[in-house]
Amino acid sequence: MSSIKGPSTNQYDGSSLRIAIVHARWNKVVIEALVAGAISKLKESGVKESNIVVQSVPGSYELPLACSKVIAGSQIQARSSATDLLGLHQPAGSNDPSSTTTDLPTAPFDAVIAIGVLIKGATMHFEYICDTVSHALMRVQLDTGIPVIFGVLTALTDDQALERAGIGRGENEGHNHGEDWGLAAVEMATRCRGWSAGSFSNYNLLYTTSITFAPIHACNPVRHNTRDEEKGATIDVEQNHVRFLGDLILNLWDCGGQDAFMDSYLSTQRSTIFSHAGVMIYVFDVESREMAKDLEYYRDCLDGLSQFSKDASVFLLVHKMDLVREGERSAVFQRKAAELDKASGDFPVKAWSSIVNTLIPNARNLNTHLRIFAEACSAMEVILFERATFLVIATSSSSDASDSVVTHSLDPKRYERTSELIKAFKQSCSRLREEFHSLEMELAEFTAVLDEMTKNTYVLVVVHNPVIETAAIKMNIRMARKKFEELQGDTLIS
Ligand SMILES: Nc1c(NC[C@H](O)[C@H](O)[C@H](O)CO)[nH]c(=O)[nH]c1=O
Ligand SMILES: CC(=O)[C@@H](O)COP(=O)(O)O
Repeated sequence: MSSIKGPSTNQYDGSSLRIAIVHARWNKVVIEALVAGAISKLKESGVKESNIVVQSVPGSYELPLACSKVIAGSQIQARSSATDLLGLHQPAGSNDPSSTTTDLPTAPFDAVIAIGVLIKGATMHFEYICDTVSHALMRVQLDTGIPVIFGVLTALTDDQALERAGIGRGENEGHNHGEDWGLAAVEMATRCRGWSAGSFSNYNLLYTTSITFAPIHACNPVRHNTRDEEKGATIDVEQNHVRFLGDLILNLWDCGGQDAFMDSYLSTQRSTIFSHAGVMIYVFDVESREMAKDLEYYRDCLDGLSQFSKDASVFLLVHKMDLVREGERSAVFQRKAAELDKASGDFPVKAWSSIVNTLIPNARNLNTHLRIFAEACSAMEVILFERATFLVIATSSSSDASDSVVTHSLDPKRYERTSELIKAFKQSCSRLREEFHSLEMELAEFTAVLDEMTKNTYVLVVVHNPVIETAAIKMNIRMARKKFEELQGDTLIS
């Protein structure tokens, strides 16, 4: 009689995941089959070979500590080489540690599969290890918040173990449980990302990041491979991603500007691109001479969203505005905005400035608390930056209660400029192989301190009062950290 046992599997896209396998070396033949089974399913789910890291330990008893260290190590590694948006311009595979590639060479692990084979012997050894290891592995995943897949066989006989690795000696070869663990890892990694970002959508099929953006560069021709073209390949898409606030993933697809690429991309890749999208940022070139075609692609993308992600927000970015003569910019922009508004139909198109609020549900709350913090520090202004990208996520002068009298006289473009300056400085540090931690500036007009606020943010405090010491500002930041970790905890950090 066939068995009803076993998981029902959903399909998830593992292409943006980094996964570790930690295995024991006891009972080698069985271990090897299980590890191979897990790897095969990880790859089938789209996890790239370079994002599968395999480590071994002597026996199963060593698994929990090894998993815990591997998780922590990858998080430290990721933090010290945090990539930024500027890194997107680095060629994929560049050795520059600041480059962002889809291979996630230093991303933290999204899941760990612990594989061991315990076979009952003559003593109580087996019982103790089974019990301890299963409890400890559970503790590692609960303590770290990273899924640890329980790939430890606890078999009473050799045959039981062999059958569970799909290499049974009798009539029944059995089923390789390593395959199930590979799939479980991809599913749990994906779902945990989503849950951490407050996304509880019903993932029955496919695609998977917590928040997926799809900026389609309709009018941005990118290089394409002539040989592939000759062979009739129709897709030339550069995919990249950026981590934002730890758990949010910004997926970037830079599509070929040529119609053939675009057409094929919007048909064959449709469900992959538009499923589970939280936000679509569509980039229009203000200089484009083919507005009719651009709008056609844009409408096609809106259709894709209606089909696969009805609740997604759409943001439009009109770029290359700096190429328009200064006196004409406002009129050109208004014209473009009206055109795009018309093309957007029922989709509510939001202003760029509200992207942050869409991504970070408690951004408003952060603004309010930054305001309180600014008052406590007697600061002219306090700005909260996302750690990896240095994008501004909250400021003390952007709460609902209109800008304060003092700050509204400041340059409205200061956030953008500050962000660019810090990114440039951080890049210089990385070129010099120096880690960037904090920054202090003491000038005649003001003192500015940039320091870590939470594990995903940096804060900049600008004080005009010369009596206030830099050390006092730093102490205030230290004291505020716990509160800001709490404020972000609900939505930003797993
Ligand atoms: N008996 C099995 C072991 N025993 C070794 C322990 O796991 C451990 O390595 C040792 O006690 C040193 O700390 N390991 C297995 O993986 N499977 C067994 O059946
Ligand atoms: C160190 C061991 O693994 C050993 O003492 C276990 O013995 P058994 O598997 O016969 O209980």
